[in-house]
Order: sequence, then C-alpha cells, then structure tokens
Amino acid sequence: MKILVGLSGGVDSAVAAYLLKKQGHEVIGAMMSIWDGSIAAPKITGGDACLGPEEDDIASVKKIAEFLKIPYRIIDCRQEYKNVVLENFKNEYKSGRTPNPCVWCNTYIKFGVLPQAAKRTGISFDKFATGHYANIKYNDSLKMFQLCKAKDQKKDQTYFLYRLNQKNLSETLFPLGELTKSEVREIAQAAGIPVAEKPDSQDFYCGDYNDILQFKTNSGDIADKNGKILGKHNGIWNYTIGKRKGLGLSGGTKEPLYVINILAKQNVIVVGEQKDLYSSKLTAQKVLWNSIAAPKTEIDVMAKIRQQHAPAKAKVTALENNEAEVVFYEPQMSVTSGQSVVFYDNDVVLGGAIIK
Ligand SMILES: Nc1ncnc2c1ncn2[C@@H]1O[C@H](COP(=O)(O)OP(=O)(O)OP(=O)(O)O)[C@@H](O)[C@H]1O
Repeated sequence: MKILVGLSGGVDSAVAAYLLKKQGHEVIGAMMSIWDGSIAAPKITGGDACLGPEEDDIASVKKIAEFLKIPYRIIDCRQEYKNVVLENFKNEYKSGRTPNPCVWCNTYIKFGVLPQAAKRTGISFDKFATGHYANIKYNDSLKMFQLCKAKDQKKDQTYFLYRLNQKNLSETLFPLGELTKSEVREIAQAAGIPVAEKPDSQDFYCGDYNDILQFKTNSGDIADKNGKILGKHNGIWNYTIGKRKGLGLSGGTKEPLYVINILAKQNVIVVGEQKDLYSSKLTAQKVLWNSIAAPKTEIDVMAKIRQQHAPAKAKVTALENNEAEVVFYEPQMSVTSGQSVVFYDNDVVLGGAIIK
C-alpha cells in the first residue's frame, strides 16, 4: 500500500514509518505545521510540546525521512489549527470550562486537515498512519471498525481519539498499537533511527496558557458554597475544577479548599472541601458513538472523565439534542465541564462526549 505517515519528529512516528516501510509499503511522511509564531512561547525546558517553535521538529523530520529514504512534505495547517483548536480553547476557557485541545486537534486537524491537504498537494495514498498508541479492529458481526486500547495500557491514547468516525477508522493504521513504549525505543535504537532519545510530548503547550488566551484581567470573587466571599480572582480561566494550589486565600479553614465550581455568568469561583468535588452524575453533549451503533436504551459502560482517570462503571442514557446522561455507580472526583467523557467496553472505545 501507499501510506502517508504523520511525522512529528519524535520517536513514535519515526518507528511507525520505519515498520510500515519494513513491511514493504510505500511510505510518505507528512508533518503538519501549526505554529504561526504569534505567541511569545518560552524556551522549552525538559519534555516537549505540540504547540511551539517548529524548527527543531522540521529538522528532525528531515533527518528521519532521509534516514528512512522516504519523501516527506511539511503541510501548512496553521490557519485551520487556529480557527478550530485555538478558538475552541479560548471559547471554552472564557465560558468557565476546561477544554481538551488534543481531542480537537486529532479529530479535525491531524486526521482531517493534514491528510486532506496532503492530497491537495498531489500526494495519493491508500491509508494514513500515526505513531499513536491505539488499535483499530474490524468487528465482523457489527460490520464496523472499532477503536481499541493499545497493548501498552500506560501509553494508551484512545481517550484523545474517540471522536474519530468510521471513515477515519477505516482509513487509518496505528502500527504501534501492539507494542510497548520500551519496545518502540528498542526498535529505534536497533535500527539507528536518529531520534531515539527525544522525549515524548508532554502537553499541548509548555508555557502559561495566558500566552495563548490573551484575555484582559476580569476580577471577581472567590466564594464558598454559601456565597461567603473568601478572596478575589483575576479571571475565571485561571481555574479548573479540583485546583487547590495558588488560590491565594488567607486560610483559616480546617480543611484545604478546592475549586468546586466555576460560575462564568456571575464571574465567581466557588471553593469547597475535597468531599464537595465528588459527583455521581454528569450530562454530556456532542455525543459520538464511534465503534457501535448509537444505543437505543440505557447501557452500562466504563466511563473515563480525563486522561489520568481510571474508568469507572456508569450507566449512559441518551437525551435529546445529541446529549447523554452518565450516572456513575460510585461518585467520581472532579467531573470537569469541557473535558471529554469516553465510554469503554473492556478494550473497545464505544464513543464519548463533551462534559457539559
Ligand atoms: N506535527 C505533527 N505532524 C504530523 N503528525 C504528527 C504531528 N504531531 C503528532 N503527530 C502524529 O500524532 C502521533 C501522536 O502524537 P503525540 O503528540 O501524542 O506524540 P508522541 O507520542 O510524542 O509521538 P512522537 O514520538 O511521534 O512525537 C505522532 O506519533 C504522529 O504520528
């Protein structure tokens, strides 16, 4: 097959391209460029981030492509990234919600704009591949492609990929799905791929999110659940549910205080005790069932409410307007508006939605 591989300059995508080439496929590399230089990003220390100066990544992609003897293109995705991912990021923070830019980047840019723009430059290909840790399997009885967890559970990235639809899944390959990260590093070292020691991307941006948001200060109150004012904030976007440090409250309470609610309309941050962070229920919007037909009745799933969350047993019921109610068997900590809730049945991703 002719396969377009999303190259980031990192070890995972380099090994993905290497393995596909070794299997005898014709491989073409494509790096999406998303950085327009309009943000005063700090110099990166340790780790790596997706959004930031790209010269080093471009140089790595060039080195990798030359080493693998494959052609490559740098694809300009800056405008779409700005219009979709950064706009969503800003709007969500402005509304007192905590967005997940990786979900939008994967859904619309990496698996959408990047391969489409590559096609427009005249490259033809049968499949698109990335170095994500995830699997795609075809379920014969359902006649559907299913997104499944990676073998390396610690590296599994399905939480960020649940919005890929059947078309995406049918056109995509994840060559690293059955490998562990250490196996991938060993393959890179054994093959002499020039990026074997490059660190993993840690976050979507390594600096202060205010560099991107650039909102004017909008002070308001920090209050307890009874409305008693305990302090001031500079803007609700600096807070997320469960935040404890840096609240700048003078203290005096027996228990540590956490952000338990963000009231955007009132411009108020509500704080409470850890026990106030637990909830048994959430409503989610923009529901997408990507690996099964939309269930007509309530179903049991394992629901994951952020990348670091251990999925918890829950019932999902469809509501009107493409929304769903998720009721957990046990209360869960820090359910956060704007984050995704992803539904699993063992290793299969059934779908997911955005927490309201
Ligand atoms: N700028 C980019 N251009 C093209 N593809 C990309 C880019 N960034 C990431 N990808 C693709 O998405 C995959 C997952 O990206 P993620 O940011 O999670 O990187 P990672 O786990 O550090 O992988 P890598 O080691 O390849 O950088 C990458 O393996 C690559 O195939």
